[in-house]
Amino acid sequence: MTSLPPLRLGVNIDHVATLRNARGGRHPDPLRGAEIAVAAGADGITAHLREDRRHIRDDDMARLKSHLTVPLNMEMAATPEMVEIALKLKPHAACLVPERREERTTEGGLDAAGQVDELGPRVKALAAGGIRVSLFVAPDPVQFDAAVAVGAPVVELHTGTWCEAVAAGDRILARAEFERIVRAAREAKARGLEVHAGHGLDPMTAEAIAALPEVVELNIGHWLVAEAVFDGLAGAIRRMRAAMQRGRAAAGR
Ligand SMILES: CC(=O)[C@@H](O)[C@H](O)COP(=O)(O)O
Ligand SMILES: NCC(=O)COP(=O)(O)O
Repeated sequence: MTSLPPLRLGVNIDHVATLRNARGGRHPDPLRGAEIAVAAGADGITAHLREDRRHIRDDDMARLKSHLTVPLNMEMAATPEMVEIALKLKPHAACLVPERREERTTEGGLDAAGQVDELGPRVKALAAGGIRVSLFVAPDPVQFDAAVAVGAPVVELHTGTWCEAVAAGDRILARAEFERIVRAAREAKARGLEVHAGHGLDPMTAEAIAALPEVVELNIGHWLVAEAVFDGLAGAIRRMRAAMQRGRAAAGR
């Protein structure tokens, strides 16, 4: 039995804020969601301060930073405005993600390879502020080379295409995309990068990706908040943690 590194769960609470904003009030409070998530086993909290503030807002980030007892991972566009906000907030980590106003959710990975010159100084500024920088990228080694070039120590593999193929029942595409992720995790680790994964994960896909020994953190939000409508957030997180543990155990055999 090989001992695998622990697999951390980062709970993304964006869509607690989506529900709150639906009526313009204060309920449900993303901070309360984060506290429940931590009590249920979340190793960290992820929150995406989008440029359009469609869900998480600046005040949410400030309250999370001042109250959380676990690391806060701020997802953000790689813009000067967001870098300035992050340097004032000082989250444990910042994950640089692509943003398009008209998108319903993140649609692809950050094209780090296409913007190394712009990204480099921004990654350096965040790191100088003591913030661990990750790049949310497609499972593509070209992006990992760019991560190394700009000095980002972590990549988060975008699992959305694979998860969408699984949900659509497209077995051929799902298999091809999962094999791409398997190869990518090895390639990223071989470059000395810490490997995370996220987007669209549910217990079944989380169990599968937990079996990849190179992956040390999963960031999961939408499924957890959606399931919380029926089963409560703590129950959803316990189910997710159990799935992750099953996947890790299978890999260790
Ligand atoms: C980067 C990523 O996959 C998500 O964490 C991101 O937050 C998705 O955007 P929404 O949360 O707005 O759907
Ligand atoms: N970076 C992925 C994340 O934080 C959550 O993505 P999702 O589970 O809401 O799709």
